[in-house]
Amino acid sequence: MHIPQALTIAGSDSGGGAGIQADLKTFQELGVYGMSVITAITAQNTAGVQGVYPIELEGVVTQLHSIGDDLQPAAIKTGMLFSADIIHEVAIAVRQYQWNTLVIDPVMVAKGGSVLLQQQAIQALIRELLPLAAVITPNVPEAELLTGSTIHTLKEREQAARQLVQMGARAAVIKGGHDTSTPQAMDVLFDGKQFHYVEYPRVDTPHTHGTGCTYSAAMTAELAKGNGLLQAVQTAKAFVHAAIEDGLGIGSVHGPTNHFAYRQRRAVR
Ligand SMILES: Nc1ncnc2c1ncn2[C@@H]1O[C@H](COP(=O)(O)OP(=O)(O)O)[C@@H](O)[C@H]1O
Ligand SMILES: Cc1ncc(COP(=O)(O)OP(=O)(O)O)c(N)n1
Repeated sequence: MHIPQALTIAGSDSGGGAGIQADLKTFQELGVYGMSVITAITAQNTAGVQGVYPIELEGVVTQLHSIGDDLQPAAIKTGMLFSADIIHEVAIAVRQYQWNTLVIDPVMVAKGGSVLLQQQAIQALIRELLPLAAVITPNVPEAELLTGSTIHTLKEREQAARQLVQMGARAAVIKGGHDTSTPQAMDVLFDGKQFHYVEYPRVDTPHTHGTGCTYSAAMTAELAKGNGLLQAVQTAKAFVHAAIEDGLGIGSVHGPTNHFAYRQRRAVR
């Protein structure tokens, strides 16, 4: 039996809603064997981030080699990378092990405002990692920082997606979670040739901690199974929408999404 395998290179969220924890739960829910390289430990809960503790560079490099020398993830995602040094080492490993199906979630700032990527690392992300991406999945503020443009309209989101492809990514998804002016949470995918629009109704809830991680992890899992990009984005969107809609009500502030929801809904059909 062939077991699809995926790797996440990201930070740990002690609260379990985002980061490595969200990624591994999502992989498992979608029937994919998950592996991890941890870049940083965060002390975090539904109220915010209480501390950020990057892993020593040697520890990150050794984890990358432990995976690359033995295991064969069919798709890889990056989340919180924290520093230019870590980005540099991840880019080396991606090239060395030919991790060609690379999903970059350019995590920069947590919803509460805590910095998860140092300011000076943004250029390293653009220069070293973005050109290796099968797809990059910024939210609007992240897309603005990556492209240097302000984004208000749909046209500007399309332009930003196109620009990210011109900068070297093979495809880009600009997420619409932050645009509360519309009743639809619409994401724009530019696959290098054409635009696709993937949307579900916006859910009125404060419990959206980890949505970006969960979405990009679901995309990675679907790509690891051999699905095409559009199908992977569509399934990821359905997964994250179910996870938001069937929120767990855990914690006192911005709770995690429900990683069981997509599977449970399919089981009762
Ligand atoms: N309140 C919401 N209702 C429905 N979908 C949402 C909501 N918030 C975010 N999403 C969706 O969740 C996914 C992750 O987006 P987003 O929350 O913008 O990412 P990030 O966590 O990186 O800021 C996207 O598909 C987005 O459209
Ligand atoms: C360890 C860690 N990684 C990433 C994030 C950001 O997750 P995201 O999905 O963007 O959700 P919010 O932080 O915006 O709720 C994180 N918080 N922690």
